[in-house]
Amino acid sequence: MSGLTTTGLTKSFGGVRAVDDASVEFLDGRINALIGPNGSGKTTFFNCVTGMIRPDAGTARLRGADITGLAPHRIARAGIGRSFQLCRVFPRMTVLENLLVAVRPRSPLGALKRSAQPADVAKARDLLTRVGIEHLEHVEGRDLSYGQQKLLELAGVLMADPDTILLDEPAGGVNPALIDRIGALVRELNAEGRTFLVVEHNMDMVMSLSDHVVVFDRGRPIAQGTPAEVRDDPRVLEAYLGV
Ligand SMILES: Nc1ncnc2c1ncn2[C@@H]1O[C@H](COP(=O)(O)OP(=O)(O)OP(=O)(O)O)[C@@H](O)[C@H]1O
Repeated sequence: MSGLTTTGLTKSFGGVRAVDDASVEFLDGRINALIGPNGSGKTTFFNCVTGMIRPDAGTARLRGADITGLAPHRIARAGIGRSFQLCRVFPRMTVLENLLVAVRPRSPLGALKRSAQPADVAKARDLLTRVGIEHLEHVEGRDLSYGQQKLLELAGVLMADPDTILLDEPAGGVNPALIDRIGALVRELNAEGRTFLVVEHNMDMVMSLSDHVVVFDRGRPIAQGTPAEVRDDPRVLEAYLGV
């Protein structure tokens, strides 16, 4: 079954067509990957389907429901959560506060501390345990390693209980042991029924983790299929190697 689909999605910046008439299908309940050379439009595509930027043309649908051009919080309410290429962790908030702010993004910190719901605090602690950083609950964001920030960001995404999770370069800048841990978490969460869409340059991770791969080149999907199908596709080699 298709989960997130786009038809003719297009977004230009000045003369650059960052996403160019992209019609793609990501499978519901599966781990999908979106790959492509630098500058091929992957992040812009993400930004279009999560409402961070409005596409110039085309539509995005989540299990058939049109989500094109909705504000980010409405897309989040429809069930899509996302992480960012460069982590979004508040440096002067503790790990726990970072998670509480994820559920009430508009509350000032003072109000947040006074009004934190016990259920939210319990959920935040469960998620910290789940991603393996429960011992860092009181540590400020700025004192975390980059890998720990990535785990915190993933816990933050999970606070909203999204059924579809978009991860932008989860392995980027992360050590190999942690890459394995993030991969295992993605698998576990997927086994519980969550759909993933992962933008990633680490091909080992993409090939071992994903069920379905979409390849972008210059803003357009040039191949879609299983990891093996995509790996053997001459258009993909050409895009990456310029041969
Ligand atoms: N806000 C912007 N203003 C102008 N040009 C932009 C903007 N965002 C992206 N671009 C351009 O759009 C194209 C696609 O960029 P995008 O970041 O979406 O690619 P990407 O595949 O995510 O790249 P990478 O793998 O390097 O993260 C590039 O040519 C980029 O320079």
